[in-house]
Amino acid sequence: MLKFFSQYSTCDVSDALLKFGVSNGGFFPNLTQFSSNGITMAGKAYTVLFAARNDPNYEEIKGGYIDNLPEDAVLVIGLTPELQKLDAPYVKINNALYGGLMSTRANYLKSPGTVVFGRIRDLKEHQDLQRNVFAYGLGTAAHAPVVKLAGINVPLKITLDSHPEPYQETINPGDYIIGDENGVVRVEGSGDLAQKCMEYIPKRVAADQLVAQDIQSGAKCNEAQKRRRAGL
Ligand SMILES: O=C([O-])CC(=O)C(=O)O
Ligand code: NI
Repeated sequence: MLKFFSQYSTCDVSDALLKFGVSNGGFFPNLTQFSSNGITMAGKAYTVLFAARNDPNYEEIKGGYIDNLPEDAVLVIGLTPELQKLDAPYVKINNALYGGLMSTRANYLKSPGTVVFGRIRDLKEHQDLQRNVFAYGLGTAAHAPVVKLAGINVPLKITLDSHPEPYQETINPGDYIIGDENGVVRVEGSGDLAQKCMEYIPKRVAADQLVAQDIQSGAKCNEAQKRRRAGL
């Protein structure tokens, strides 16, 4: 499944999710691809939650999270909802949640990439490692004075603005996380969505390649799309 997704783009995945009723195409807005290995990132979410250091709802987890990162896992780091914002920069924590040493270890463990709903630092180190890293923004200060490790492999709630009203997405451990130059997309790990995507995407991509050929031969866009996507 992961090999399959890594052969396609996040747009191909969103096309499939739209077809199956996920109206935002699984897309997580506002993330920037700060570093890449040039290949579509695909893995199962291994989630990490940070909470405000003084948040009484969480005990600090000691010993870190990085050494247990599984080989097929995309590391997904988030903050508790109270530390998130609807508008840029999307978080109230200006310290960086993730840095170059974490990427060095994650690459060594063969994890395909990292998504941080917050700030990262050591930009050049991620780029030199050619690690796939997506984040809301950059920073310079380490996280420890302001946030504590509060959860590993727990659901992450991500607050997002949208018309007509804001909403919350929950990323569950084991969800499929796919990322490329367009951004980051999630396919739920429970249920049969991933399987349905696997069946639909190759057909849809083949059809769109024919649409492109038709257009290059002078066909009208709408008509070519209609003809080639018929039945899809
Ligand atoms: O020290 C930290 O908190 C994170 C960091 O810079 C690294 O992983 O390189
Ligand atoms: Ni560092």
